Parts: sequence; C-alpha cells; structure tokens
Amino acid sequence: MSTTPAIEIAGLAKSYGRRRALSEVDLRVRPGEVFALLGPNGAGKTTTLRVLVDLVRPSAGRAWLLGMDAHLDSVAIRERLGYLPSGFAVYPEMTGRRVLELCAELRDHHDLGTAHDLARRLELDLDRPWGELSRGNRQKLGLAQAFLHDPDVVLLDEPSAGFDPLAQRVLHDWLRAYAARGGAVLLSSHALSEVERTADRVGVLLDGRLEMCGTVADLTGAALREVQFTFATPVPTAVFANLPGVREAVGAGTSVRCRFTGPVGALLRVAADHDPVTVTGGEPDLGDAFVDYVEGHRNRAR
Ligand SMILES: Nc1ncnc2c1ncn2[C@@H]1O[C@H](COP(=O)(O)OP(=O)(O)OP(=O)(O)O)[C@@H](O)[C@H]1O
Repeated sequence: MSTTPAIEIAGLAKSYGRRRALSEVDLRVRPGEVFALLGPNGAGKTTTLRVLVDLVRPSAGRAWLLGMDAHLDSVAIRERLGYLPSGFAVYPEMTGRRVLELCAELRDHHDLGTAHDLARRLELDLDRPWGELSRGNRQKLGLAQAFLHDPDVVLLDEPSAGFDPLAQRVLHDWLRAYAARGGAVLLSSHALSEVERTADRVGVLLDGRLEMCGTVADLTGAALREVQFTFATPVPTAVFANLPGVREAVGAGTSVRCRFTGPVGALLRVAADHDPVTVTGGEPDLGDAFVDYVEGHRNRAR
C-alpha cells in the first residue's frame, strides 16, 4: 500500500468573518482507513470536509489529498475523490437514474456499475423522481453518486442521516469493503453506534479544535464507567470513594454504585473484602464516551 497519506491536513484554520470555525487542525488519514470526525453541532466538521473539496478556502494551513494540494490541484483531485455533501439535492423532477447518468457524463466516467450496485444494495428505486423520494432515499442517491467513479478517497458528511437500520448495515459493510480494497474514508457523523462499528479511528472536534484523535477504544477507555455491588450487609461508601480513579461512590442499603475511570482492579479487590453478593457493570459505548469527553472538556475550560 502507498505510504502517501490519502488525506493530510496541517495547521488548518478557518474563520468566517470574526467567527472562528477551525483552529490548528492537523490530521492524517491513510489509504484503507475509515476515519470519523465527531463533534457537537457547529464544531467544524462540515467546514473541514469543505476545505478538502476546495469549496472553502482556509484562513491558514494546508490540506492535501493523495499527495496533491487540495486547492492548487483540485481539478486532478476531483477524478479520484468522491464527496457526499450535507443536504445533497438535485432538481425534483429528475429520477435517480438520470442523476447518476448526469454525474457520469460530468465525470466522463461511463461505467455506472458501482453506483447501480450500491443503489441496489440500499434498495433505492432509481426510477422515482428526486422530489418524491424520502429523506433517507435521497441520501442513498447522494451516496451512490459519491462512489460512482470508483474514487480512491471519499468524504462523507453525515452519510447515514435518515437511514433505517437496514441501510445503516449496508453502508457499514460497503465502507468496510471499500477500505479493505485500499479506499480512504473521512466521514462526519452523529450516529455514534455506527461509527463505533465502522471507523478505524475517530477525531473529536470541539469549537474548531481537534482535541482528541485515536481509536474508538482510546476514547471509550478514558470514559467514566460504572460498577454496582450488592453486599450481604451495608458497606460504607468511603471505602470506595478514595480509591484512585473513583469519581463517585453512592450507597443505598446494601448496594454501592461507583463511577470510575481506568482499571477496575482496585474496586474489585476492596469489594472482595466485604462479602459481595452481586457485581454488575458494563463497558461504556462510544455515545457515552463522547458525551463524557465533551462534558469533561467543557468543565475543565470553565
Ligand atoms: N458560511 C458560513 N458563514 C458563517 N459561519 C459559518 C459558515 N459555515 C459555517 N459557519 C460556522 O462555522 C462553525 C462550524 O460549522 P460547521 O458547519 O463546520 O460545523 P459542524 O461540526 O459540521 O456542525 P453540525 O454538526 O451542526 O453539522 C459554526 O460556528 C458555524 O456557524
């Protein structure tokens, strides 16, 4: 596989007038990798994607796709780049089939095999006019056009918005297969359970800064977790509250609930000394971890 990053962003900043949308963003996505940009509304995800497709000029910094400058080489990049913008829209009377044919003509890529294959998997009826399609079905057409020319890199702005669980599964399988063939995916999403299944790495944008970049396990591993014990007789919460990593220990009757970060070992050892009857707990999912991360960050910033 090529060592040139599929996507590289260095020192990227963007201001809209006095509003700062991005600051000092650095990011690399490798060929064969699915990278998900997470972040609250207005964090800068769409702006990042729009800089890469040269729809937005950065205030500072640079971006490259497949080793080519996102702005200077934008024409050459277009042949190898697929893009699903947020709110993909076309003329209401055009059928999906006509939209794909038109995109194929514009791209001078006349093999519609990939786009038709994706549309079929997503159960999209290509003979219905755009104006009659539901939100999710419009999104499916947007996805089919993004992959139409077998690009090396795709940028997908909230690709599963409006998708039912069946379509989400098809998208997941499609993206994983695409990455397995060496394609690179940069997507933005609020559908965190889906990101958890699909993405190799995630980045968290907060107020325009890429505050965290790592695997899903990196993010969930740092999150608050919960464990609940019941004991044969009441146990004072103080024996847990002072253990390293424990943020909260709440008792009710013979049960104690602890919220903690890091390894659970110390909690289990102390609990074992007090005649435990049951222990329950679970791993945080990416949704919990994301909310925890954002709230923790905001509290520290206050
Ligand atoms: N054309 C524009 N003019 C002025 N401000 C803009 C423009 N586009 C985006 N912004 C601002 O830039 C910031 C980042 O917006 P962006 O759309 O990139 O966020 P996002 O993370 O994609 O949000 P969402 O999750 O809501 O889609 C926001 O404060 C937004 O209001």
